Amino acid sequence: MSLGDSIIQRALIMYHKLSTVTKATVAISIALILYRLLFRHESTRRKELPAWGPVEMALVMSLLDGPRNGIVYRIFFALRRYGGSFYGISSANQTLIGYEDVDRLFSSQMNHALSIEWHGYGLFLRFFGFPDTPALRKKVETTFKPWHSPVERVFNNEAGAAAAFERGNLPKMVSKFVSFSMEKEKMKRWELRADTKVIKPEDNSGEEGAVEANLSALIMDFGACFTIPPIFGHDLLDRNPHLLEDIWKFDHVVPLLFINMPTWVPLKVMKEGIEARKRLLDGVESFSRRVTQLQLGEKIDDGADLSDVSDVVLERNTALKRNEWSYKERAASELLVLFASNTNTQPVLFWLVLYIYSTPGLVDTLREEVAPFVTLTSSANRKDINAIDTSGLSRECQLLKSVILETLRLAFGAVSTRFVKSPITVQDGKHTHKLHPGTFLSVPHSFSQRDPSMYPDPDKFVPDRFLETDPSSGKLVAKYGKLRPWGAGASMCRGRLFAEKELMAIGAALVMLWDISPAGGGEWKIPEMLGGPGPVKPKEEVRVVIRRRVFDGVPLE
Ligand code: HEM
Repeated sequence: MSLGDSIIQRALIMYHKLSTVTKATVAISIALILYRLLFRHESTRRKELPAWGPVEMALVMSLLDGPRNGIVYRIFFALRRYGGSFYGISSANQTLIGYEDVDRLFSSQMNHALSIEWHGYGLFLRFFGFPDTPALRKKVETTFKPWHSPVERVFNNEAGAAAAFERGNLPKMVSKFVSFSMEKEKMKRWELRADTKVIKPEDNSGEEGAVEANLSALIMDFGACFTIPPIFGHDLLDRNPHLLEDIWKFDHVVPLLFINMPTWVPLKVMKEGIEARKRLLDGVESFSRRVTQLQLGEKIDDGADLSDVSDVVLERNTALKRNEWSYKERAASELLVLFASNTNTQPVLFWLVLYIYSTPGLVDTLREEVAPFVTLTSSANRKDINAIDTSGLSRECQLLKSVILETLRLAFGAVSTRFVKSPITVQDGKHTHKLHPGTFLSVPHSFSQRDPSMYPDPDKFVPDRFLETDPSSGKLVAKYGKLRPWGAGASMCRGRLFAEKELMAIGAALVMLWDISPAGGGEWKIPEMLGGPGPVKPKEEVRVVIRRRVFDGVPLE
């Protein structure tokens, strides 16, 4: 027996003699040490969320969700740094659960003590592998405001979001939701990943055509094709044929990169994700060069037409250039916008469409509700959409809004993370916590989204769950209540108005023009949900048949 073997054997014998509590403590400590060694480039000194933070948050959520007396729960509870609603072993990172006034804490403290900027900086290092340098830190610090304000101004303001929405040209897109073609060249961009199969061609005789497709791929790419041009113009999407596929491939490895998993781990998902990241960065870098050429009045590479690039991109590029960001760094910065605007919205859109079509009777009820706000026209043997009144939809279509909130409750878990910039004292019931600069706070808003005391029958999709009678008007209105899908405080989602419009309008437009049913007939099967926090993904694809809606006596405008 080697010396190594004998040491291990003696250690195991000693371990077996320990009490259960000591065994569990030793096991947790060893796991933590191994974890810290394995993911060693993370740091709690720097302004970067500790890599073990998300893992600890997941552990806290699962411990609080189960019976609160297990051995691991008791050890964790004994070891946690603070009390009350603060869960976390080290002061470097705390998970807040059940803290009553997150909105006020994050709003009032925002400009003084709590900030999101270093969370954003961490994404540069983790998602894109940039080295942590004083120069990059300074660039992030000085560019922080001009970076966020154009997004906020356009996508979180009624007029800006409405104008961006119009640029997406949704009526035309929805009218051509499926092309009824098997030729790749004739298919729409969003059909290419959906494995579409024409079951019955559409002809001019008025006979109903039918197409089979994978619903998740189809809807997610449809949503992305709607979202990207109002921000980046058509050039980025047109010039990068793999852009959509690469967004979803890279999105798969983001949770792994977030916990600082090395990119060399021999996992297929990691390899594919990192290759996709490279193509995305290259594509966005060339795009940033073309945007700069446009702004300088120079000849644009490949004679690209950038006339429809939004002010958001132009203003951000000006700020990045002024602060001497290299093109590689600009690519990462703009890829974050591409991600923020798609990776949350499109999976939610998929679940929304699935719930609408799979809930008995809901499509018909929604058709009645949204019809006054979706103007149809007749051409040849079919109807198309002429205009969508998004303000009317948000004002009057309260059932659709409730359906969206119920989808967000089941399929999206928001997390707000803030960096403590200067010392603060937080009153938490009878506890008073002093938080130190350089530490992080995370709030998983989704913790209570399946709590039966707040949402009876919590795993069931209940379309009108969020409808309440308004005491002054007596009308039913959809209210968020305690649901926080956009995060909390002053730095909550910068694109929420646009996202709300997008979910409402795409939902309304699809139900008005299309029938969707399970392929092969029979009952709908809702796939298992994977992942989260953030948007959950379906465990498997949902194969569907898509046909144009048959209108029975619906009058035309
Ligand atoms: C269903 C759709 C969406 C959901 C559920 C969602 C949710 C969120 C959440 C939870 C946050 C973090 C907020 C916090 O820290 O408290 C966030 C941040 C953000 N969102 Fe959204 N979002 C959506 C769509 C969009 C869209 C369409 C855009 C842009 C057009 C956008 C832009 C952003 C930006 C720029 C941030 C800040 C990122 C950072 O610097 O950390 N989001 N979003």
